[in-house]
Amino acid sequence: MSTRSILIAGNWKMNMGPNDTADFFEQLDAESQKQIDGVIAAVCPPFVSLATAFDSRKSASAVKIGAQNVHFEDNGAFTGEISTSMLTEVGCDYVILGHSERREYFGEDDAIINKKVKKALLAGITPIVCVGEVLDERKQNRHFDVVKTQTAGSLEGLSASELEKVVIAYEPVWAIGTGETASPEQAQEMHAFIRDELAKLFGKEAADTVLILYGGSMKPANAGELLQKPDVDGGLIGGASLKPADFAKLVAIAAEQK
Ligand SMILES: O=C(CO)COP(=O)(O)O
Repeated sequence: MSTRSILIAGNWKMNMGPNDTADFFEQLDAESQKQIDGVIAAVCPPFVSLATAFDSRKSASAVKIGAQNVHFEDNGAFTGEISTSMLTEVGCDYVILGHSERREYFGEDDAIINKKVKKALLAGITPIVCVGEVLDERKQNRHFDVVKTQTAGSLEGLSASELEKVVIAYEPVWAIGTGETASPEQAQEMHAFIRDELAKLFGKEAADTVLILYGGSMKPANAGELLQKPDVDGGLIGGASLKPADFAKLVAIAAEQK
């Protein structure tokens, strides 16, 4: 068993306004919000719900809060964007970067994601950097090449000590929101590959500390077998993270692994 923590992070995507966010924390039992050794729980609401998330956490809640995106400039004429200093001002611990939905619908490429990663690190926010192939790329057996390019491109220019502050999420696009999950073996194979690539780029010591999450239709019914794999250090969870009971179950399943 590795000494790495397990991170259970909810990506709420464009769901959960302030009222739903307050209800989520109201319904999430205090037990699930307690600090569990070796397990980190986090949710990433939309920007407008971040303040409510901080206000609605139970006192002494260990649930961390993150954002789903950030801009790479400090401030200025970038209509509709949010800066890292704004995220630190509200208290964000994490920011999801390079999600496949941002790559596909908002034209984000590895160079843009790389700038955002560097900016988040400067601000002391942990970036959760997403990589993953689409179905055609897997069918053509190009999934390792695609993930290798995304990983190297998103993390270019980082030092080994900066890498240690990064979380990677492997999210095969064909498994996102489809109900089809990568098998534990497919996830482990890709996670081990990513860790090997990180070792080549940044050294084994740094690579061994990096949390590599799996994302794509993860839910209480399949989380246990995925989290048992040695290089699967947690999950980035969409749909199942919207329900307090399922989120609580995922955290409890993570706790069983420790
Ligand atoms: O995209 C995801 C998390 O970032 C996964 O979403 P689902 O868990 O809904 O498949």
